Amino acid sequence: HVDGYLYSYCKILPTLYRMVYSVDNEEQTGASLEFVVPRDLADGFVNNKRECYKFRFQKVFDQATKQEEIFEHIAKPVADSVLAGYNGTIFAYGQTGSGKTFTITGGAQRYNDRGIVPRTLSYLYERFSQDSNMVYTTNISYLEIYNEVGYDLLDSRHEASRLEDLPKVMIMEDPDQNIHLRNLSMQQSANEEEALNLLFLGDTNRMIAETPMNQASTRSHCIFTVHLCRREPGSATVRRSKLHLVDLAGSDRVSKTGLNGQLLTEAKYINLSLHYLEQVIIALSEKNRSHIPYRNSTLTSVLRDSLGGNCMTTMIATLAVDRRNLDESISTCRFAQRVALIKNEAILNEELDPALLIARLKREVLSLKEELAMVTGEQRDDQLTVEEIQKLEKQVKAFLDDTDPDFTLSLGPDMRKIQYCFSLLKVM
Ligand SMILES: Nc1ncnc2c1ncn2[C@@H]1O[C@H](COP(=O)(O)OP(=O)(O)OP(=O)(O)O)[C@@H](O)[C@H]1O
Repeated sequence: HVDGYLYSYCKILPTLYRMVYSVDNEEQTGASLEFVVPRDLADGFVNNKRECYKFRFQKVFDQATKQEEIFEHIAKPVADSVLAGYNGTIFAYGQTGSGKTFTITGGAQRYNDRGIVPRTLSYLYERFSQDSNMVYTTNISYLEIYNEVGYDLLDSRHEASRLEDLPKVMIMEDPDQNIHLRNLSMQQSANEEEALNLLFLGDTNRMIAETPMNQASTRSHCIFTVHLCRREPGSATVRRSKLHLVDLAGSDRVSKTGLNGQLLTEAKYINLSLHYLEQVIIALSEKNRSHIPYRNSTLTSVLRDSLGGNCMTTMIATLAVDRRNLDESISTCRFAQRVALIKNEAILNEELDPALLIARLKREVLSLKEELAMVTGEQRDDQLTVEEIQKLEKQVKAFLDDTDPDFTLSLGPDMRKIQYCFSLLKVM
């Protein structure tokens, strides 16, 4: 991300089927994944009579890759930059069943199968405890987008039995074109256990709300977000960063088998919002394009910063590379290549918090007052007392009445008294 470009990685689903690819992770410019299309499939399948398709990635994670490795390579560097105050996004893109949820959330069967979200949470809290010079606060939100409507997955008020039972999230845009998500709850989590409980609550809502009719897991996008706030005790500057961990809907196209001479890139997405996501990605990867159509869908509105904005963004292309899925795998790789052409500009999100600044100044005033009381030997309020005012009025009158030019008005080192006498003189 040093050069600002989005990173794209590739992860291949374990399978027992015969495979049609080769991986080279040793190339100087990163890694490559090559598909060799069998002759019997080439005709009318991937159409333009090519037999070899080669794609470049930062790294290709082959079938035997452990979840631990994925975390170390992909998520840890993003988590580190989020800790430093930059925004980060990791999104998984691939056809249905290619391992997106497994990669982002993990498998439920074994502890070692836990995915990027729980591992990242655990890593973040470990780092907080090692850094006692800073105060960290974390809030978590979990959004599901289905059919262009956002739902709050962290709703614990009532048991959801359908997706429609969850609170609907509205997208609002302020005059500075910042996106605000109304109705999306932000839950503070003080430790790893609380954060994992929120993940569990969200995943439970995600599962319960799914029916064979809506097939939500395949057709919806889920965005787990960690909102991090970091500040030094006593300082008024805060760094606020966001980490989006995104499990996208299945990228499957309308036609799975034989496109009969039709160009593969023309195959339509089943999921319309992925079509809009692709349009945004195409627009961003073209030089000199000024209008980027973020507003076309809820997904692209929510991820606007992650795509060509203030964010370090990483894509994981998940592939199920058996013969049957060759066309889907190739289109996933094509999408990843486009994503890798996008440049982001991540900036350090540091700001002065007015509330913290006021609190700090109040403390300063208090300690100065104490210091003054020690030096002058008297306690002072902001206002003069009635007795003090009466005494000053007498003093001023005596000063004016006295004809001796050497007579002085002696008030001591007290600005309040000096100011008050001046105002009396002005009135007179
Ligand atoms: N690396 C892996 N090792 C073992 N099993 C895996 C691996 N990756 C995925 N699986 C299994 O493959 C199946 C499909 O994976 P997963 O549900 O993650 O796919 P998906 O891309 O999220 O699908 P959908 O689009 O339908 O949500 C699951 O049963 C999952 O447990």
